[in-house]
Amino acid sequence: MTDELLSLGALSASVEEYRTLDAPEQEIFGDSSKVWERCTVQTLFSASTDVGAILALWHAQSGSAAPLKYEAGGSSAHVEEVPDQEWMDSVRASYQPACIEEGLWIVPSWCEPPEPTATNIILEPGLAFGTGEHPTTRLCLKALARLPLAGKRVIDYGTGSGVLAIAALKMGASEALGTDTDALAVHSAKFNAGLNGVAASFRTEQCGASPDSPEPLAAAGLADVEASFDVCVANILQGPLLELGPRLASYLKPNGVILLSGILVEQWAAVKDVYEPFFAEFEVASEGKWALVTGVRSDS
Ligand SMILES: C[S@@+](CC[C@H](N)C(=O)[O-])C[C@H]1O[C@@H](n2cnc3c(N)ncnc32)[C@H](O)[C@@H]1O
Repeated sequence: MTDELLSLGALSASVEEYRTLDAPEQEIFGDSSKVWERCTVQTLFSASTDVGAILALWHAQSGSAAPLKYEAGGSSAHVEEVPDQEWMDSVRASYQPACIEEGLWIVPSWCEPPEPTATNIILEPGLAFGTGEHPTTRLCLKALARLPLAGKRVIDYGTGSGVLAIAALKMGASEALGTDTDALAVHSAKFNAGLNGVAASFRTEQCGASPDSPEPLAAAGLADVEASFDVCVANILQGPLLELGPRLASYLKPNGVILLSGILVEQWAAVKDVYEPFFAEFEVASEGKWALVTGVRSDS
């Protein structure tokens, strides 16, 4: 969706969870195939843009690929003119440094790290999922912090902002590959890697145009992906995790560690069926209803 908006000339596009006071969280997170049952898309165009024409084009493009549902009230879009400075300020005010656990922080790029000697992951938030606000990101970061990462190769499947790969590199990993179906996420991950001084050891790759059928990384010309990673982290929801099990397993060395998240605790049983032929020693952690599963590659 953000790709479509950017191709229409948007200066920025972000997708956020839609919240209302009368919609409890559990109703919003009902469908395992989507991050959110409903979402708000916020996009910025230059003031000279013909917004009516853009909306018509976007509706036409989106109609076939990803049908959009609008609110019962019937209004499909709210358009507002915003001064540059006010928009920047309001985005910035909504992100603050976040302590994930002792010694591990996510810090927006315009803030001073509250604990300069900690592992500080500097992010330009808002471009892609992975600001540290979601429980699944925090679960993955805490799990990474418990692994012996020094000198390890890490693959971050569904990298979003790159937050997990960047954290792994700052915690000692020697090399990381971040992949995502979303071009904006890949751009954002690269940008954030630069902010953290880890760009030289962080490769990014867009893995297929369709989120439903991303091609294997080898098909994207990456020759060194099979059985070559020590750690694979994939925070990408139940649907893709069910589809990707054998492929994610193939990227890991024997005894490599997999971290799976993006699933609800109650969804683990179904996901386990797909991963059990390849992994053992499963451990499940949770925050609220979200789960993080750690497993160890059990065959070669
Ligand atoms: C929940 S976000 C996780 C972002 C970040 N890794 C984090 O933990 O905060 C999931 C990301 O996976 C990407 N994604 C979804 N399905 C995918 C698939 N089948 N293959 C690769 N990436 C996918 C999405 O575009 C999104 O950026």
